[in-house]
Amino acid sequence: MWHQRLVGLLRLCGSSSPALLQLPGGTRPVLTAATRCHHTVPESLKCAWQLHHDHLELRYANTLMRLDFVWLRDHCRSASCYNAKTNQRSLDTASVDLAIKPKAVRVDENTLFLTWPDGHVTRYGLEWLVKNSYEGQKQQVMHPRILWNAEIYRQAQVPSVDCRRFLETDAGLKEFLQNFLLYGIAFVENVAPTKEDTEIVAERISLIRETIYGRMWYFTSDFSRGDTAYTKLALDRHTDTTYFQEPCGIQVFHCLKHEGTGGRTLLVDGFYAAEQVLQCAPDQFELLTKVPVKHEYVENVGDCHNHMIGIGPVLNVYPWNNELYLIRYNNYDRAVINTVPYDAVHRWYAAHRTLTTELRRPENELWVKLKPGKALFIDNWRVLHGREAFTGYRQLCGCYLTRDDVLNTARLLGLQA
Ligand SMILES: C[N+](C)(C)CCCC[C@H](N)C(=O)O
Ligand SMILES: O=C(O)CCC(=O)C(=O)O
Ligand SMILES: [Fe+2]
Repeated sequence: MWHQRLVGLLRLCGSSSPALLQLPGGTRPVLTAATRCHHTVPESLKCAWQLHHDHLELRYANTLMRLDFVWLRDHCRSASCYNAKTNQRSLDTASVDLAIKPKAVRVDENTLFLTWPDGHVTRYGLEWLVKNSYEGQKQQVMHPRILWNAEIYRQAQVPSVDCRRFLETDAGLKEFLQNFLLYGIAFVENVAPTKEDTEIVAERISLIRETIYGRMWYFTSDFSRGDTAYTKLALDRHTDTTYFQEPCGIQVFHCLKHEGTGGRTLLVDGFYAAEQVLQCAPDQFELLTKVPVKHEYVENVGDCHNHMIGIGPVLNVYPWNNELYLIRYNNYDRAVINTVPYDAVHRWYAAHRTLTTELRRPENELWVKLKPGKALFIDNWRVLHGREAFTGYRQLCGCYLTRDDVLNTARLLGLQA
């Protein structure tokens, strides 16, 4: 039996026929007299619900939600179940009977009331349910993004933020972070060309992620470390620290000096390329999300001895909505593949080739020459970087940042992250 409730009634009916409520799974809508009378109320403001033997079905704001009874008990926001000061659950979920069922259900203007067998009452704001239910959540992406190739990025004319505005105003910081979240890259201009000033800029948005390369690193082509980055050679597009179980979230580059030729930085939006694969070869996209591959960093140069291993698929997607959130792509650091049998290996190579072809399309390449004063922030989970071979003395400084803390800063400024 469906129950309906019209919410937020301001006007009574005029004319014309009643708006029918579309119900799922062949359920027939039950139109009450009240419904008919209030048909001018927007569809989105109506609430209808139906109690099933193991869940509550609720329609509100164009969202049909199926809410499990244990879920409904578990998320109770009453004072005894939830501490609103700390935003933490106090209810012991394990004490909830898995066969629990509400003994009474009621809905008013904007609230759902559930009375449980022990008399406890749980209230849910209907808006809260839309925002927090699986069905409500599924309709929106976790992170709004603009996927780009070189043309799209140039056309967008994304501004760099001035260092002082970035450091001294929330508006400057917010603008920077908004661009960073949308495009996966962002620039700060007029930074004093020192390691110390670069550190101050980096710390404005996050905590520095110290690694085997140090906290703030600083490098030239002196091969002080056993890695191609520390040479003058070209580096094809890649993401860094693929050999960490969780690759570093953000990479900061600031070129402090270059007396010579070449050395331009290459940037490629990995999510744009992956999207092309998803469109043209969905099976290959899926394979790249499923097959775990190992990346490894083995170093034995001078006093540096390291052996790092990270295992994970090239494309990482959220299992509940298939949204891509991390690309792990570094052909230099990819280790022996021994996690899949031979036929799957071959299909994986084909899928990897398709992705590589997309990543290498010249129209997807954004080339920039990093100059002293211009700090570049790269989302290392999304945008690949590389560099052109160079001559002469070139000094680059930078650091990695923890991703959670960048997103934390963004959320505190009111951005969706
Ligand atoms: C950035 N910094 C020069 C410190 C380290 C370079 C790390 C290079 C490594 N092959 C990787 O891609 O992770
Ligand atoms: O030298 C560069 O521009 C970048 C080298 C690189 O890929 C890195 O340091 O991660
Ligand atoms: Fe790199």
